[in-house]
Amino acid sequence: MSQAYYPARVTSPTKALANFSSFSADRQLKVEDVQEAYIEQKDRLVNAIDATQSVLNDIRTFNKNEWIIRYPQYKEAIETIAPSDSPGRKSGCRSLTFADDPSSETPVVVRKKLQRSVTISHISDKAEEEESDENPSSDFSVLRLDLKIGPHSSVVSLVSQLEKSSIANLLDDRIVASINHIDRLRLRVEDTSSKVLVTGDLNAGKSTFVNALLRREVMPVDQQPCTTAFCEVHDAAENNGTEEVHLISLGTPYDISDESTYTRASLADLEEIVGDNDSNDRFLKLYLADTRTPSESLLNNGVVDISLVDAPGLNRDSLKTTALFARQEEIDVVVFVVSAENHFTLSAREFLSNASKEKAYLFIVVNKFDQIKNKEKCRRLVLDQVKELSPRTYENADDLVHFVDSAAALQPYTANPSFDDLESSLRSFVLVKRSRSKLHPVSTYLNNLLGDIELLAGANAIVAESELVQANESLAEVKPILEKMKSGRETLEENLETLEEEGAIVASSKSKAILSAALERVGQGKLGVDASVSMPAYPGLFGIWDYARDVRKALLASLDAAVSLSENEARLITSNGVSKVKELAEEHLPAGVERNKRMFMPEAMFSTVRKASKGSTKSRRIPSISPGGAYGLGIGLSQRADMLETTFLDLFDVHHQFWLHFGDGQLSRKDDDDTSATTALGLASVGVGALTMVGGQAVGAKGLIEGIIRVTDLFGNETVRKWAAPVLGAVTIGMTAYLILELPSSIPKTVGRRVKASVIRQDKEDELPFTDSHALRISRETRKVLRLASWDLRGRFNGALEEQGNEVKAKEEMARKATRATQWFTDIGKRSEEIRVNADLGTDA
Ligand SMILES: Nc1nc2c(ncn2[C@@H]2O[C@H](COP(=O)(O)OP(=O)(O)OP(=O)(O)O)[C@@H](O)[C@H]2O)c(=O)[nH]1
Repeated sequence: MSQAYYPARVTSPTKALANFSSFSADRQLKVEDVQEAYIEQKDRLVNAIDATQSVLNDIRTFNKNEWIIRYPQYKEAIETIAPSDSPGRKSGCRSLTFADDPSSETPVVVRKKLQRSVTISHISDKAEEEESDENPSSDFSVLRLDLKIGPHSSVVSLVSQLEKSSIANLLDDRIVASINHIDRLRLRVEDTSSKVLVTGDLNAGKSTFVNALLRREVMPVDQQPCTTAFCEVHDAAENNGTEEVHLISLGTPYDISDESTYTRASLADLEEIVGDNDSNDRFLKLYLADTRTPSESLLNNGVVDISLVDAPGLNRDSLKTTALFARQEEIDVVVFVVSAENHFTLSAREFLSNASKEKAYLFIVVNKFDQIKNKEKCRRLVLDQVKELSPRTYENADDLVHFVDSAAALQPYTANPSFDDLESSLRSFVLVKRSRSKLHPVSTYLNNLLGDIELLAGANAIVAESELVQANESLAEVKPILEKMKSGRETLEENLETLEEEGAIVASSKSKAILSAALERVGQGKLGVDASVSMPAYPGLFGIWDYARDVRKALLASLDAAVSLSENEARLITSNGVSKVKELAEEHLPAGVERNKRMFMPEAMFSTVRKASKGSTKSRRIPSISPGGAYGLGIGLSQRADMLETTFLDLFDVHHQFWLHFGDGQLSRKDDDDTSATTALGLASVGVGALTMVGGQAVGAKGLIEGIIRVTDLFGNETVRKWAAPVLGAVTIGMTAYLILELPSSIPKTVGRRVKASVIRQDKEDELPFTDSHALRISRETRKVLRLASWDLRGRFNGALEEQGNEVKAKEEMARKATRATQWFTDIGKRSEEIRVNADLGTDA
């Protein structure tokens, strides 16, 4: 494990631990400064740990409740555009991508100064960018997600299958792991125990040296060289202030609160215990009360709980054990005591060359220096050996190699500046080493973690910003559409209602006009409309029966044609209406909303047979007035047997005849009724008609005269009988002749009047006449079609309105979230930077 050591001559506490080397010229030893610096750094780290944990917890909460945090990854660096005039300039341009969407890339500028930040790159940014010799930092170190599975699956292929939230969950797990790790780091930082192992050649004066450090003769000196017990010296404060010895058997885990793991002994018995041959397999814990002030005391220094371990002198037997002991992680510093008289023995060399592999810096005490005459020579020889055995220790020999007289240090009231210097150096070395062994890894971890947090925050702020831009762009597009729809809603509704209403009214009035006109014409014995129907030719007197039937049929068919005409008009009106609905759709529906693709088929109107079970009472009457319809589906008047029935009255309308000759010119509705009573003369006329024409057979004149005479026989008065016969005969013959001549024009009129009458007849109170019922039916059909078209448009409009409303809401929510996330991530970046500044991280990384 490589280490770095910075000499301990400092004047400024703030950078004391970090920059010792720059003050090496200052030989003023200020242990207090080192201690202060250590405490400061420790406190700063604890604060940084707490603040980082709080940031991590906030990220977790934010990730869970408000924003699915995206996991950024750098793609390979974009080739640096290095202008020839500024060689070595590194732009730090990278391409940022996201684990859940590896295909999209954002060019970013990565700056690594105190803070590792990412910002979206702009051309202008590049121009202003400051020169940096540092490589842009790579992506995550602590929060890195191992998204690769198997040797052949690429990150891209795997992550493209992972959803955003799955990656966010993975990240959350990683954050939790990091929070737990930080907890352990906190314990590590707050753990103040530190061990200093004192070892060296046999009889080099290790115990004397330890005693000198303690300023007490605690460790037995001048013991037989076979004493091999490890003596660990602690502050008695750790043992409730009691000075005593705890004897621990090797291999037994020691627990001060569990007496079964050790045996108590008195400090006075120490010499005896150490001298005991059985102590080889013992391990001793010594609790000593050090009454000196923290600035003087090594054990009770107020910073770390230093414990000294007096190891047995090195020989073949102990070498291995001591080397193992020295390798223990809890040993912060190894102090090697060598006798100035003997220099390094073989065992010492072996130990030192091994230990220097583990610990780059060793603290070397050249003891019994008072015994040396040629001190310079000795110093040179020893340093040469140190240079060979531990080069880095040699480089810092001023601080790490001390030539002292430990025995003299124990003499009261005797100045021993070289030992004082050693002591201060050792304390600083312990603290610096401790800082580097315990605090430095923590600050490195925190530094990396904060870097990851900043990358995460920076990248997510970029995402949030781009989502905000996207949301605002969408809103700028969608909002006006929504506003337009909202404001146009009423107009559309009014337009649609008017369209329906007007369509129905126009269809109704048109139908009424056509049908009334047709009916009027039929009433006059003319065809209702000029259509395909034509009047039959008059076949002559003997075919008048068939003629009357054909005329009736033709007139009825012309009425049917009039109905069809009205329907065609209604189709036209409806078509126009439907087109207008389409125009309204174009006007009011936003682009992208599907239009009604169904084609309106005007022919399909009026084509269904009315079912008696459907509709109102009036519609149930509809079969009686149903027109032929476009496909002849309805029962047209001309197809109805009851309408086609030709009666005798179709040939002669008695009332009408009399109206022509004797009437007052007034034609009451009642007169048109077939059921009206017939007068005697009428009957006579009918009788004559019947005599002459019933059965379609012409009766001879002789028969006619005979008939008249038989009629005159009915009169009782002889005189009357005499002249009545000729008068009656003349009248009858005249009338008959007249009737026969008039028949070709009178039959159509008669039939027409009767047809009109039957068509407009109201059998029941609530029944509508022909014209009205058709007009009602046609306008209803028109309204129905228009309403269907309107409903469709309304449905689409309302659907689109809701959709646009939801879209606007969603985008507003997105914008709100993105704004908050941008701010939040920016704040996280700032908090992280603050933690770094406060903890002085990133400067000694
Ligand atoms: N003159 C002089 N004598 C010393 C010094 N340090 C130790 N001694 C003497 O050296 C002898 C050995 O000292 P110890 O402290 O027992 O040596 P040690 O290294 O602990 O011995 P082991 O544990 O048996 O290896 C004692 O007689 C000490 O008085 C010193 O700095 N100067």
